[in-house]
This record gives sequence, C-alpha cells and structure tokens, in this order.
Amino acid sequence: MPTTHGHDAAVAEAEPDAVSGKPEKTVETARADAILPRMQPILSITNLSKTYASGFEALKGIDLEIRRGEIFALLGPNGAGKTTLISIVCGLVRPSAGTVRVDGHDIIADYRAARSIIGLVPQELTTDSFETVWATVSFSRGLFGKPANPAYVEKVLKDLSLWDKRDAKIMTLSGGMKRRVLIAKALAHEPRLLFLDEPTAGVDVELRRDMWNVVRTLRDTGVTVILTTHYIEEAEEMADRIGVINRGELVLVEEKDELMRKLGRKELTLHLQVPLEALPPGLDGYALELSEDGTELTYVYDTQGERTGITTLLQDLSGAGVRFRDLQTRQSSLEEIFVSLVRNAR
Ligand SMILES: Nc1ncnc2c1ncn2[C@@H]1O[C@H](COP(=O)(O)OP(=O)(O)OP(=O)(O)O)[C@@H](O)[C@H]1O
Repeated sequence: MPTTHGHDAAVAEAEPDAVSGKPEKTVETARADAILPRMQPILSITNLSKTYASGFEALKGIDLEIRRGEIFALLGPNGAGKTTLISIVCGLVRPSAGTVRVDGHDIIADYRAARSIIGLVPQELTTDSFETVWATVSFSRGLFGKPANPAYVEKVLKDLSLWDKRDAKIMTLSGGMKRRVLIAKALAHEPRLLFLDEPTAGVDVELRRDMWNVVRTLRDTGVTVILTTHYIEEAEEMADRIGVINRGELVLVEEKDELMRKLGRKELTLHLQVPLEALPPGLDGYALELSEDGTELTYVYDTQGERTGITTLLQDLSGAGVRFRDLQTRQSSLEEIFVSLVRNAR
C-alpha cells in the first residue's frame, strides 16, 4: 500500500486547474445536476481488469456500483485484489481495461475532479511523528489545493474525538489515536467517498468498536464509505452491503440484511427410527427433504420469522406415525457462506 503522502502528493499535483473557469451553468444543466446526484451512483466500475507487468491477473472484469451514503464492505482473502481495486479507483494504479467513474467523473479522462472526491485511509500507520495533529491535518487539506478552513478542520477533529489532542505531537499518541489522525487527514479535503483499507487490522476489540462508531458518524454526515476487511464480524456489524472478492473476481454483492436473512436459515434434521420410502401424505405443505437412504428428514426454517413451524411439524409427523430417535439443528454463518464462496471459486 502506498503511504498517505504518496497519495496526497499525487492528488496535490493534479489539483491546481481543477477549479479553472468552467462555463456558467444553464437552468437546465443546473436542474439536471440537482436530480443527478440522487440517481447516479457515487462510484461506478465497469468491466475493470488489471494485469500486472508480471502477467498476473489481479482483477478480472469487475462490475460494481456504490450508492451514495452507503457503507460497503469488501471482503476477501489475502491477495484477492482488494488493494488493487482501491488503488485503481484512487488513481495509484492504472487499469488494464474497463472504466471507473467517481461521481460521474472518469478516473483517467477527468482525474483531477475524480481524485478530489476521494479520501483514502491506508492500512499502515504512516504519519509525521513530530507534527501536531492540527498541523498535519491542515497540511493535508492544503495539499489538495483547498483554502484553509479552520472551522472545518475543527469539526473533523471533534467528530473523531481528536480535538483535545490537537496540539499533541503525533508520536505521543496511542495506536488508536494515530488511526484517527489518518482518517482526519483523509477527510481534510472534504471527500465524499472514503476508502478505509483494513481500518481495524491488529486493533483490539474495544478500539475496533470505537472505530465502528467513528465510521457510522461519518456516514451520518453524508460520506460514502468503502472498507476492506478480513473480519467478517466487522462486515456484519457495519455494512449496508457486502461484496466478496476472490482471485480478482467479485463473487457476491448483496445487502447485508439479505445475507443475515440467509444467515438466519436453520436446518432441523430428524434421524428416523424406521427409514421412509417417501414422505407421508399430509406433510406436503412442509419443505421437507428426505435423504436418499430414507433415514433423515431435513426441514429448513427461518429463525427470524415469527414462527418456525417446528411445533406443528412435530405434531403432524407424530400424527403420520413418523418416529425419530434423535434430532439436530445447525445454522449457516456468514463465515461459512464466505468460506464456501471462496472455496467454490477456486
Ligand atoms: N505490482 C504488482 N506486480 C505484480 N503482482 C502484484 C502487484 N501488486 C499486487 N500484485 C498481486 O496481485 C494480487 C492482488 O493483490 P492485492 O494487494 O490487490 O490483494 P488484497 O486483496 O489487497 O490482499 P491483502 O488482503 O493481502 O492486502 C496478489 O496476488 C499480489 O501478489
């Protein structure tokens, strides 16, 4: 991962004529602008591929749209392509094929505008140890060609609970506070799309919860957040939507709630005393599956539904003369879904 400075510098270099004289907007275009932001995704990735000079295909035809104001978690094992994807969107790595638009701006043809919308919080703790919190955050803003705005910097520091530490030298801060400074730096130029690369890697549980609250606060202020993580719990806790990437391919993109609904599916398996040849009549209403050897009946139910239907099923089974000697239940977890997706894709 490149350092924050590398990123800042790249953007700073790109910035100066980003604000140069555009023609005045007509009433129609102004109206279209007012409607567009709500309809248009903040990030739109189409058929994106990356083959490194070594010949390694790190991304293979990625299509992804990120909605304004959502928290999107990108999950994937090591080497799946998460950092490559983020680096392309942030203009740090050149794509081999495909297009990326940030708020409608092409990241190559219109890179200055695209980059000014993005903030990146890198994985590593890279900050200037001798600077104060206030100076380093204000400096980052300046690198983007933005005029000084002490009121905004104050707000960012307050939102991140860094205000009391504004005059502290960064080297005197704890690891968690340093992470917050990285976020403050990434927010200094008022980006609308924030990338957090493994925000809680190696961070203890308490601090992790703290970081989650920080990210939620950011979302509440209108910032769209894309985070990469190895922690499935983090995705479960934070994300509105989850994407799973494996070997350069997006193998799943889904609403978190929908995944949780799947998660809520449970299986009840009844081990029968006497094998059945077929399901007894009168039990057709239940989605039951009989194993091939007729010794097991499996019933899938939704733990989040109001009723599981188990009580009546057991009564009806008893009424049909089906006896069982044992039963077991099992629940699929996001972890299982994730592992099987990643395994199947191999
Ligand atoms: N400059 C490069 N040249 C060749 N291969 C590269 C280069 N950069 C990354 N790769 C390879 O591309 C693949 C994807 O790497 P990437 O860093 O995007 O994965 P990741 O999902 O972010 O992994 P991690 O979770 O470990 O950070 C890896 O196999 C990596 O070795």
